[in-house]
Amino acid sequence: MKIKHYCPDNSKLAYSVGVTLDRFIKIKQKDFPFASGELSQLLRDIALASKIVNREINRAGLANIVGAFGNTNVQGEEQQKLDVIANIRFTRALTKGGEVCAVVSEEDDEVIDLQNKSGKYVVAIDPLDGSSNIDVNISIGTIFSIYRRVTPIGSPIQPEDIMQPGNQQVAAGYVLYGSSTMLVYTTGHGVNGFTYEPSLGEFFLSHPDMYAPENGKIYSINEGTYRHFEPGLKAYIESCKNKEFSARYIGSLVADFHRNLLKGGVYIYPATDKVPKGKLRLLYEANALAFIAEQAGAKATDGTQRILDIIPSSLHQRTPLYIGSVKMVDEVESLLRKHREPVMENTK
Ligand SMILES: O=P(O)(O)OC[C@H]1O[C@](O)(COP(=O)(O)O)[C@@H](O)[C@@H]1O
Ligand SMILES: [Mg+2]
Ligand SMILES: [Mg+2]
Repeated sequence: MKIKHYCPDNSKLAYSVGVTLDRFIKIKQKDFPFASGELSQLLRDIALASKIVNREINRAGLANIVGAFGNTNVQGEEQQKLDVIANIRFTRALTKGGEVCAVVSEEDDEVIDLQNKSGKYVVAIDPLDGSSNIDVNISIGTIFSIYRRVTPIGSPIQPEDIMQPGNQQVAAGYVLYGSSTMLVYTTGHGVNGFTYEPSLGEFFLSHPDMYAPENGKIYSINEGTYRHFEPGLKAYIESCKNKEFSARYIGSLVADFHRNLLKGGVYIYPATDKVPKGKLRLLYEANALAFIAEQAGAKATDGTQRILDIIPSSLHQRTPLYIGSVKMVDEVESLLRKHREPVMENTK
């Protein structure tokens, strides 16, 4: 019997489809020598839910699931039907595997105890980010953070399991439902991005080892509220204009963040007299993106302090957010500082 060794054929006739998210997660488990595989399973559950949500989004206009649901959430914002659907889909997926003991969601007033006796992880999620863009067919997303619970497994959930600073995240990611659907995640060992191939129903590695440019020429901010900006921020925006930077603002944090991560730029949602604590949520939006940003060599602050070091004091806490290329975040922060410094009195 003759035996021939297999030799991979990468001819143009049959391109290799590449590495699936499932396989990648399995390969990466070796970064954690004592891993039980539960975090890997949890990431796979999130990926599966995101495929279902992706399907719902794609047929939304045909299935009568665009528009308002008729409720306001705990943030006082009008819930869209897809906000509610995505929340159900992700929460259900997290219940199934048994790895998660509790979920906190932008769409739920309270912590959801999943009653999983063996669950050692807590998940914070913005099931649908940028939901005001749903009806006009513009990119939206999902954002998630994963923490290890700090109290004993099997005991009742305690506030300290939930109110952890972002620097305790074991993994975080986002899904971007854009011109293609992408899932980007980190477990603290760099950032990798996967593109969804709908005909195969799989995410494939398309953006290995994502790294943000140190500097950029894009600034993303809702400039409609300019007159409420503090002087340092106004000065920064003026400097961007003087340098003829590009202003880009989709109004979906995930999409704005993703673009700036790839191309170099800064995203700003400031505190103003109208929104004294900013608009974005620390637990569901800022923490996950800050973890990813830092893992990709970018930076995230509230204008003064590192986002990941903020100790949360309430579930739906808001925070100002300055996130993106290190040099741009540094520059805006230094202008904020300069203009915040008390004016020295003339003592002559
Ligand atoms: O319309 P504004 O005030 O500029 O706010 C836009 C920001 O609000 C958000 O839509 C909030 O997200 P949700 O849709 O999850 O509430 C961000 O995605 C976005 O960056
Ligand atoms: Mg959001
Ligand atoms: Mg949302």
